[in-house]
Amino acid sequence: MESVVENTEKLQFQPPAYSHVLDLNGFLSPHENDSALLILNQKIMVTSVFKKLWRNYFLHICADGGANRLYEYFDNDEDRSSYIPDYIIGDLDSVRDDVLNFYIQKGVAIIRQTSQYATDFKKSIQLISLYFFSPAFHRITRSSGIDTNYGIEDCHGIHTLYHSERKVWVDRDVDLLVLNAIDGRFDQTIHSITQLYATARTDAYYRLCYLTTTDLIMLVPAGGALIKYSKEFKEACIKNCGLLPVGKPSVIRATQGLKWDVQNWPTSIISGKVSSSNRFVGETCCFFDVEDPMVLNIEIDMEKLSMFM
Ligand SMILES: Nc1ncnc2c1ncn2[C@@H]1O[C@H](COP(=O)(O)OP(=O)(O)OP(=O)(O)O)[C@@H](O)[C@H]1O
Ligand SMILES: Cc1ncc(C[n+]2csc(CCO)c2C)c(N)n1
Repeated sequence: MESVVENTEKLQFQPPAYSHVLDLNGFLSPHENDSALLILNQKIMVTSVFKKLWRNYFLHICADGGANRLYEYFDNDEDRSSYIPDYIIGDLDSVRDDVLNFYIQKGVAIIRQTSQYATDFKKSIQLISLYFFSPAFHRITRSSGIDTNYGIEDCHGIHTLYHSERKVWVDRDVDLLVLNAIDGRFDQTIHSITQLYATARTDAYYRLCYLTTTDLIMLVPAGGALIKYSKEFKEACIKNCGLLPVGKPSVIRATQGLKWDVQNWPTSIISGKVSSSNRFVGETCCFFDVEDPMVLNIEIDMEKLSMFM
């Protein structure tokens, strides 16, 4: 039987032992070197959070016109020079020549991929996988320069290498935070949502999260997950949330730690029944058990975020 209960504002409970843990503080400050910050092509948030994120993440990538946005974030070359990405990748139809030249001078590897059958976002994700897991990628790119596109075939070389290398690599968890994936153009935004589902299917080693000026957005995997946060972080930074069946109609088997907890709750876009404008009342965690992967958005107070990084 489906049910909804309305909880008090603060709830303490013993969560079940869940293998999949999403640590909200961890998205802002990953502990390991296996972490990447990817900048897509929209304006970068003007807050101190950006510089802290840059410092906390190990690898820095710009997808095509994302490089313009990084360049434009600063108003002088001296500041710019402290925030140099490791790679710029894409069909290079959006990045400006002066921006490209600046970053070439700074030694950034610019990887041209002209394929019109993948977005620059997807090309970036494959590049990040190759960076972390493929010794062959490093051999090829090290022994070649910008004039030969670092030895990478310039239409879909990254795609081809990714598919051959992934058969042999041994993966490990990678924290991947993406800026500018949501808002802006609607087709791009929906594409970003498809990447949450696709990446969970094919590259499950990523802990993938989108940060916007209003939200953290991630995928809750089928079978469920424990969402962890510090009490202070929750009180200062977290507001509303939604558990959203964007991929397909599904059932939320159980939630624990929400203001409106549900059990055996059918949910779908087509029926109009979704849990939006809910909120976390679990003091340090909340858990979800879902039948299919579901998108979770958590409203954040951007102004206060930087105190926790
Ligand atoms: N208006 C937008 N809204 C949301 N995301 C965007 C928008 N523009 C670009 N992006 C994201 O930034 C990535 C890099 O953008 P790029 O500079 O290549 O622009 P584009 O040519 O419009 O994108 P693509 O070539 O990938 O279709 C895109 O793949 C997409 O994920
Ligand atoms: C069915 C279909 N729809 C759209 C595109 C176009 N497209 C998809 S990704 C991309 C790259 C943009 O840099 C472009 C142009 C296609 N190829 N196939």
